[in-house]
Amino acid sequence: MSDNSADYLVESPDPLHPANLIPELCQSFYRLGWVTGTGGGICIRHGNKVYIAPSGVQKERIKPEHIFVLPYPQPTSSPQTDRVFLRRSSLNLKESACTPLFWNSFDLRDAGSCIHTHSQHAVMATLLWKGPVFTISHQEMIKGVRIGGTDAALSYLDTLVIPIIENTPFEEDLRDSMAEAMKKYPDAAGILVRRHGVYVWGKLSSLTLCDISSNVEPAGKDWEKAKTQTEHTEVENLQRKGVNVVAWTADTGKDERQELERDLVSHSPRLRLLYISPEKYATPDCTRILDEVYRKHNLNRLVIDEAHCISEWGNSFRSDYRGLGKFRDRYRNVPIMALTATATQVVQRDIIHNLKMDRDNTFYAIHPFNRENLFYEVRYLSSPEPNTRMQQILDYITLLYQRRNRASSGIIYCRAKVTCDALTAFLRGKGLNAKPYHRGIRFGHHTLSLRRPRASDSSPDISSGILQQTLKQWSAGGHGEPDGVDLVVATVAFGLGIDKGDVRYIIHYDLPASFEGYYQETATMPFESAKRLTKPFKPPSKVANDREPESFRLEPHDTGRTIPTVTEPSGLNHLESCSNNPSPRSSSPEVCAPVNTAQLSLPDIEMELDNPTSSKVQPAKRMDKFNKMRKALHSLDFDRLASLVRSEGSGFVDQGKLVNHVAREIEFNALSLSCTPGGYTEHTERIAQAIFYMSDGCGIPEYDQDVADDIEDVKGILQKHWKELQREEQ
Ligand SMILES: CSC[C@@H](O)[C@@H](O)C(=O)COP(=O)(O)O
Ligand SMILES: [Zn+2]
Repeated sequence: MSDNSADYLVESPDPLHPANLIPELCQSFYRLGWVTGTGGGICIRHGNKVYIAPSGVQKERIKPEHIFVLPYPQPTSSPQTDRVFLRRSSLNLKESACTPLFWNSFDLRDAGSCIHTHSQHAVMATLLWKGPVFTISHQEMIKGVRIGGTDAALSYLDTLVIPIIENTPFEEDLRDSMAEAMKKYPDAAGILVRRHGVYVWGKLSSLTLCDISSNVEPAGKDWEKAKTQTEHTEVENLQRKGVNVVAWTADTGKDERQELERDLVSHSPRLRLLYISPEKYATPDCTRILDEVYRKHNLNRLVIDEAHCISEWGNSFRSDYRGLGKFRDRYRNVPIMALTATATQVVQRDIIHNLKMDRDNTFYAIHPFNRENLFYEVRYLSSPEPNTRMQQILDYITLLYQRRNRASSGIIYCRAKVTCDALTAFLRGKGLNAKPYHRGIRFGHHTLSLRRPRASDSSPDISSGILQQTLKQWSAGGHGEPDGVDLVVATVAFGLGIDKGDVRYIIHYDLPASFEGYYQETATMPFESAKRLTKPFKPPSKVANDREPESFRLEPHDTGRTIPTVTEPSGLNHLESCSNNPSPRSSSPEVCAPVNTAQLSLPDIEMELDNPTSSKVQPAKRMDKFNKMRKALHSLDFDRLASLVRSEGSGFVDQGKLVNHVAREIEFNALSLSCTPGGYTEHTERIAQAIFYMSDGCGIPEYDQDVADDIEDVKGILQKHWKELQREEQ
């Protein structure tokens, strides 16, 4: 039977395409004397397709058009009698009689290829080893054999054991005894068939073919470049793990791009994952290539990272993300996966709607926001001066060193590049292995000034090489080695693509630009830390130091100025930190309490987006105003707010109140992460919404009076700030 429409499955200019590779290998085997006459056979499994040589054709004469293509796994319940094909040869040929045996290698070993030969050495071995196994040791070439045929290589000192099964008149009758032997000898890399030959199999890489992942690229060239840098690191990490992956970015050269295209449009692309941005996805070049990949049934999945950017209700909407909605129309039935760490239910619904995902067939996997292995702490300082902040950070790291009796890996986030440089210089001056990470780094020197950052601080002279080196050194560091990097002092440019299991702390030198940003930056902490916890956390039975108990609740504090926040893995290590830390705040059971048991007193305001009829004000107007207020909240410049408060003559007490309020919000957010899947962002939005309600004169009766007072303060300052912003914009 012929099926010419599927001939494209065996037509490729790529010499590594299975339809070309099988004939080439058969010729080699023939030259080696492994296959004579029509004896022997070979098959290759690539993704969900199996390519098999024909039966009864002299192996050195096999051509691509003779190759059979079958789906793997077989859709039928009896694949041996009722085999399904994607492509058969138009000549009067049958698939190899070895097919059921090849199938054993796929089903039982997840093999990517299986070879059967009539090698005379193999036959001789079965005659010399009369028992059920062939064993051999102390042969150099044992190192070329893998355990089970697909795992780690054997060592020279291992003994190679290959089971021998008895031959049968018909090839297919070998199937069961082969399967039995494979199960009995799971480490065997092949099966000898007495007086016949050998079956051996090899590895298959495990990822789906040609996934496409896009990543967020926030506005600003520096950010974009730094992000590309970390994205490259992510790609490199995968490449190191043996995954065939590439990022197609603005930096991809012409030759590289052409090579990428050649591979993708081939019948059997070697690439497993392609990283592109939504902007790249929108280009005609990309559409043309993806169309071709899809036409050849090789487009397996679209994966969208930071999917909340698709939604206008999200905190970082980007219009190019909307373009991804066309994917479903163009590439029907290709599954879509959307990933986000910050999406309310409204945003989730919006993502599903915009991507045209099939609601009935959507699988939700929601990881709780609360990372139980993390401990969040807000620290107060006696003075807003940079020297105090730096000293406190140094004290923290020193204490951690003393506690663990060795160096630790850490990250300090700063909002300004100059702060990164100044803090790095300070910490290096104290003997710490710190390095800055931001896109303003120049060759040969760093800007080491304590002055406040200015808009003109952007540095065009950028060295990607230095950043990459820093990232590599930090990834390998954390051991206090003289030439290593234990600590990076970074802007938000740092964070993506980090895969480091031993980060012990993340310090925010100043307030991050948004609560979501804060959560994401602290999320750089490894998930694995949780696995290291050896016993559950118990608060100390006795408070070691009972001075200033009110400070434990993060209430207004007369000396409160600035709030570096520290995130570290909680649990046993944290318990140590509680009992050893000389600070009364840190020895407080309340501060030490595990985040998921803390009591919350959050206002219970209905989400406006869930209930647009809940107000007298017109929904469109309300939304507009709400979004503006939210934007103001997200873009708070606290230093500036502080100077506003000061110019009003309210002094530091009010500023302390304000700062305390925000600190409390951060603390609440850290605590409220366990409330709902969308808890984090939802809470942030609620605060913004509360401010909006109040500014609209609606009042919030359920509000706890303390919180209402604080919000009243913030509201006043916010409104001023907001007006200033508007004036500036005009
Ligand atoms: C020379 S016939 C041998 C077959 O029975 C079988 O063992 C073999 O090696 C090749 O089978 P084929 O069906 O030609 O692929
Ligand atoms: Zn054979």
